[in-house]
Amino acid sequence: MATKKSVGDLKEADLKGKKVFVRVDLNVPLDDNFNITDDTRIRAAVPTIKYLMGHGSKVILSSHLGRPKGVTPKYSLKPLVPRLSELLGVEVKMANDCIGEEVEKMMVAALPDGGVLLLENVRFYKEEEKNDPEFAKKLASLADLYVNDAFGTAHRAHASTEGVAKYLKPSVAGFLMQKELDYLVGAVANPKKPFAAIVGGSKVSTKIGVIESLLAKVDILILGGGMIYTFYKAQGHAVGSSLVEEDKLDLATSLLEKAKAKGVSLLLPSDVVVADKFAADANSKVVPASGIPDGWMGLDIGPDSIKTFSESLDTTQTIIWNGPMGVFEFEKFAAGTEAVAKKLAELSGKGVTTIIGGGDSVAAVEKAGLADKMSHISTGGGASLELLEGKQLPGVLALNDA
Ligand SMILES: Nc1ncnc2c1ncn2[C@@H]1O[C@H](COP(=O)(O)OP(=O)(O)O)[C@@H](O)[C@H]1O
Ligand SMILES: O=C(OP(=O)(O)O)[C@H](O)COP(=O)(O)O
Repeated sequence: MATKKSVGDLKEADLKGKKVFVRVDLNVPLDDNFNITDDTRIRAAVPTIKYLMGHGSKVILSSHLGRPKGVTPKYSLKPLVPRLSELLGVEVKMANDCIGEEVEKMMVAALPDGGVLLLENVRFYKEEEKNDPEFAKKLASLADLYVNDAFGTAHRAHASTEGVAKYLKPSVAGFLMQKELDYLVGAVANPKKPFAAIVGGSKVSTKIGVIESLLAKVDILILGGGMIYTFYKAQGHAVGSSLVEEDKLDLATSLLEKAKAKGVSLLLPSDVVVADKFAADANSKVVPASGIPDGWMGLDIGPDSIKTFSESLDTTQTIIWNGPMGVFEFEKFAAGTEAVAKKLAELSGKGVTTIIGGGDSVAAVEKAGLADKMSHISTGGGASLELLEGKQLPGVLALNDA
C-alpha cells in the first residue's frame, strides 16, 4: 500500500478556517442507561481533532454507532457528546442529522474556527453502507477537505469511509489511522527479529488468513485458544468435547506442514485446562493437550504451556498478538490469557515491540490493567485482522498518496 498523505502534511493555510469532514470511529460500547463502558475509541480520536482545532479548522465529526436499520434512537450519538466535550475541552455541538440543508445552514455555517460539530449516526441512512455516490456527495458538500481517522471502520467501503474521498480534495489520513498503519503494516513488514505471532481465539476459520499470512513473516508462531483442538484432532489426538471445526481438519494439517517447510517454530500448548461444562463454575483440571478425556473440553492453556510460551517469547524483539488463549471471560479459564498479557507487558519494558491486534485480546489486556504497557493496541478488530491477512483497506486506498 502506497504511503498516504497525513493531516500532519497539510499546511496552516490548508486548514485555517476550512471545514474539515473527519470520519472517526466512535462505535463505543454503551450500557442500558447509555453510559459509555469503554471510551478507548473516543480518546484515540482526540489527537487529530485537537490538531485541527489548534489550526483553526471547523471540525465536522462523522461516525456510526452499532448497526442500525434506519433511524433508531437507541443508536444516536448524543450520549457521546459530554465525554467528547470533556476530552476536547470545548462544547461539542450535535446535529440531529448528518446531511441536509438544516445541518449545513444552521450548524456548519455557524461553526466558529476551532469549533467542533458532531453529526448524527451516519448509518441512519441505508445509503451509507451501500456507498451510494449521491449520499457521499451530500456528505462531501458539508466540507472543504476530508480526514479519515476511523481505522476501526477502514475495512468497510462505505460512503463516509470511502465514497466521500472522491469528492473532497485533499483526502488524508488522521494521526490514529497513521499510527495503526505504521504498527500493523510497518512493524509487521519490517519487524525487528526474532518476530513472534501469538494467535488465539475461538475459530480456525476466521484466523486462517492471518495464520497463513504470518507464516511467511514470523520466526515463531504460538497458537492457543479454542482453535487448537482442530489442530490436535487433525493430528489424531483425543479432544473430548472441545471446540472443533470438522471441515478444517485438512487445513490445520496443511498449516502445520507449511510452518515446517518455512522453518517457522510453531508452538501448540503441551497441556490444557479442561472443564466438564462450558460455564464459569465448571469443574476443572489440567491434562496433557494430547489426551483430553471424554466429556471434558479444553478452555485454557495449562501451566507448562505458559512456561514454554514465555521462554520462547523471551528470545524475541517483535510480538504481535491476536486472540485470547482461553475463555478469559470465565475467571477459572483466564490464567493463560493473563499470563501472556503480563509477559508482553514485561517484554515491552525491555524494549520489545508488542502489538495487540484488536478484538477480544484488547479486552483481555484492558481487563488485566496492562494496556498502557504495550507498544500498540489496535482500535480495530476486523480492520486489524484484514491488515494482518495482507488485505488492502478501502478506507485507506481512497486517500491521497503522500
Ligand atoms: N478453548 C476455548 N473454547 C471455546 N472458546 C474459546 C476458547 N478459547 C477462547 N475462546 C473464546 O474465543 C473468543 C475470542 O475469539 P476471537 O473472536 O477469534 O478473538 P479476537 O476477538 O481477539 O480476534 C473469546 O470469547 C473466548 O472466550
Ligand atoms: O466495531 C467495529 O468493528 P470491530 O468490532 O471488528 O472492531 C467497527 O466500528 C466497524 O463496525 P462494523 O463491523 O459494524 O462495520
